[in-house]
Amino acid sequence: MTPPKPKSRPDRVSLRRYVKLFREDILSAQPARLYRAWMAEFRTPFFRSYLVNQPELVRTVLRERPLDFPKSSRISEGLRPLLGDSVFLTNGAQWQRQRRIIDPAFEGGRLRETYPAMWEAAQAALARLRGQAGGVVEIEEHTSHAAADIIFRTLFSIPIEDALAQKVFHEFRAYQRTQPILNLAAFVPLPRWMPRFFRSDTKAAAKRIRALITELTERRMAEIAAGTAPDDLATKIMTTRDPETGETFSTEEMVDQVAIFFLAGHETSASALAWALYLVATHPEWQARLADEAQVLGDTPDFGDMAKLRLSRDVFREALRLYPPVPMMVRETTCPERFRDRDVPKGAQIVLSPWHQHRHARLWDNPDGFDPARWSTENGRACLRDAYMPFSAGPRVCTGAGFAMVEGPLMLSLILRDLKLTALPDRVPEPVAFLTVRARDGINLRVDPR
Ligand code: HEM
Repeated sequence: MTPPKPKSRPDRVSLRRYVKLFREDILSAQPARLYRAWMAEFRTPFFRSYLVNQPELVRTVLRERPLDFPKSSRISEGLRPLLGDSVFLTNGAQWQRQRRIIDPAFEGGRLRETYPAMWEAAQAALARLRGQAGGVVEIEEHTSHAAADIIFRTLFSIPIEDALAQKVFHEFRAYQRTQPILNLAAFVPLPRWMPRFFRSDTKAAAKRIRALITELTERRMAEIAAGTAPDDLATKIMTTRDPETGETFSTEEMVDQVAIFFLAGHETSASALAWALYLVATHPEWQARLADEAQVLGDTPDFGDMAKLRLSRDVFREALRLYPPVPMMVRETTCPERFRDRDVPKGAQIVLSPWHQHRHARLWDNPDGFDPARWSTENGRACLRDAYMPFSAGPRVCTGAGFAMVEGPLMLSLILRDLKLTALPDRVPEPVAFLTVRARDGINLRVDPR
């Protein structure tokens, strides 16, 4: 069974129709030729954008000259009310300083220390799912809950049942419901002076979330000062000094970072895990293999087990290929460029699309098929190196990539060890790009005890 793929639009459509399609869903607003093209130019009356699929060009933008291709201000604008000057939005020296302070918290050794908190959250998620066994379950709701719980426990040492954590979680959900329109507005090829579809409830939700996060951060600042703070990611980040200046983050700067950790760290992981669960539900042979492999997991957390969950990692990697939670990233040129013998003007938007690159017909064998065994083939290995970027690449690569590659395979294994998932033939999910790649009407699976 070929996993669901959104239908493409016809090659030529009017700008008016394009904007309408874009507002509905970024993925189906694109023509099918993007799955074969090395580069595509979109000319609009207001600006030009270039979707770049050729691995060498992607490498130039992300790895070789990232400072010449900063994050597009069109995207930042829409997210700033919530994320302020977070590392996700800043550029240049400010961004470099923020990464110097944040990166040590996500290094390999720290992941081992974070593992027991992930394990606890995974057990809680499993208990919630077990409670619904014997029926049909909307899986995305469960994976969102679980991923948020993991972030709260690893960052602030509180479970999602904590009253403040509950409030943040619910406000984020409200925010996300208003977000698709805002997010698409940032991509839509309209001039800057046109209204941005900002909804007043989006701004109000952002304000409420920031107030709650400020409370959490101030509380932690006080605990650090009193010497009573737990040794978690928040404490680590808030006490790390920039090796160049010796400064730590101010409370305001930390609030910006916490906002992006919640947003980037929970929506993305939730989306990836939900699609991974759907894929194994539709491929029972892989589900059985993962359930077998999961027998290595004991009753207590042992970070060493992660190295044994190879099949689970391959399946999760394949889910990230077929349904990259962040389907597209946008950069801006700061000087005129020449790409594939074409002049690209200063100020042009460069779209890097994990969605299209991961399914590129000229790069991948069986691009639309589900085949976790591909990672041990020659083509799979070459593509993993040159055409796979669910976490982006280069210096701006996702800070949480290692974290996500532990959390995802662990959750997948634990769930399949105890539960059996069955897809419903009449409820095939339709992928759409909201803030992340989600199923239009959720992912509904039958859950039974194994
Ligand atoms: C499956 C899970 C995840 C996926 C697919 C993912 C994907 C991405 C991608 C593609 C970017 C780059 C976006 C761009 O350049 O426009 C990014 C950036 C980022 N992610 Fe993740 N992410 C995941 C999980 C996490 C987690 C768990 C955290 C933190 C706990 C996190 C924190 C961040 C941060 C802080 C950035 C900004 C980095 C920068 O711009 O320097 N992500 N992520």
